[in-house]
Amino acid sequence: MNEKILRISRLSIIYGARRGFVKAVRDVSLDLYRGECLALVGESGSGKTTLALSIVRALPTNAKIVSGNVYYHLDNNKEVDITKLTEDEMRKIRWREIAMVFQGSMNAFNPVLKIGDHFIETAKAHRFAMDKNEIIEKASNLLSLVLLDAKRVLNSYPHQLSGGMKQRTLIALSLLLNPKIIIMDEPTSALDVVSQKVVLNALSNIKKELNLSMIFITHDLGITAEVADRVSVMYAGQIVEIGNVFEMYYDPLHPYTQGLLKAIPRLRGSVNITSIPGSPPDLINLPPGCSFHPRCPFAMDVCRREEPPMIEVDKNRFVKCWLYMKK
Ligand SMILES: Nc1ncnc2c1ncn2[C@@H]1O[C@H](COP(=O)(O)OP(=O)(O)OP(=O)(O)O)[C@@H](O)[C@H]1O
Repeated sequence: MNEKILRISRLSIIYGARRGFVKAVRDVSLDLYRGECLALVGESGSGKTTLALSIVRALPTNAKIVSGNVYYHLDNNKEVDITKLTEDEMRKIRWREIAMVFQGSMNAFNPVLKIGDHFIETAKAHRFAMDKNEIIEKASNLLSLVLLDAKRVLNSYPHQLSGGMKQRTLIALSLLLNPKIIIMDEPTSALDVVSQKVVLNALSNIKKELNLSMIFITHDLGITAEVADRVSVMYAGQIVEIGNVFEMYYDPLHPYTQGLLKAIPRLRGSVNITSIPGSPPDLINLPPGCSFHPRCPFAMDVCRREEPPMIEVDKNRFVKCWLYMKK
């Protein structure tokens, strides 16, 4: 799992707003390897969706990439910088190379079209060279892969499916054009616990069968343990910690990650659910130093003054926190 398929390098994105510029993504560098599932975790407003939208170049019109690059590694060993592609060139990447299941898109199904027609329309819209029968056969395979009764679902209207079934159908639909990367923004957040579990099982299945690379966005660190290989934690537009899922779970380094873990409700044992006191900073007027210092139980003088660098504490283990700076 050493070949990089996506390389985000020092990316910064702002939104123009009435009060000023919202610094939604700040100097983010992040790699995605072939075949891995990377979870992007953080509270609401930490910049996860903005970062993901920049990868498929679907940012709102008031957003601006102020610096940095997003390199995508094509199969022919060439790298393209997504931030520099024309809209025509980008059309060949979106869906075919990188697909995204947007937050809340469960409600975007056309209510008068059966699910089978959604697959056919999607293939047509992207001029996918397959006839109707081939599309339906492919759709059936994908729907089975996400643990759905393909025949029944293809003949159903969207309103006949539960939330969890719709979410899995969307995931299957996003795979229709054989993308190499699939980005899922909060795919389980609107679902009950049982449906969440089935969606996670479906994702594990896809990962096993298709050897895709995945970016899984969630605010719930607990969920990542089920599917992710690596976890990157975002806070106030920055990545503050990256590591493999077990390290993050059993030995979180950043005080923010430690707080996120404490906020996970446990089924057994203590019912004392502690969350992180305070709230994330205003991304228009950021505090000096480390953005987390106003909420950090370990804040030192240096944290209030200077922003910490990203420190490599071990191989592939990074944390942006002064506590880990070797003297
Ligand atoms: N179109 C927009 N115009 C102005 N500000 C925006 C816009 N979209 C997002 N923002 C702001 O950018 C910041 C990052 O938002 P983003 O949606 O990327 O975070 P997130 O971590 O994905 O949160 P959530 O889980 O709630 O979607 C937030 O402060 C948000 O208010």
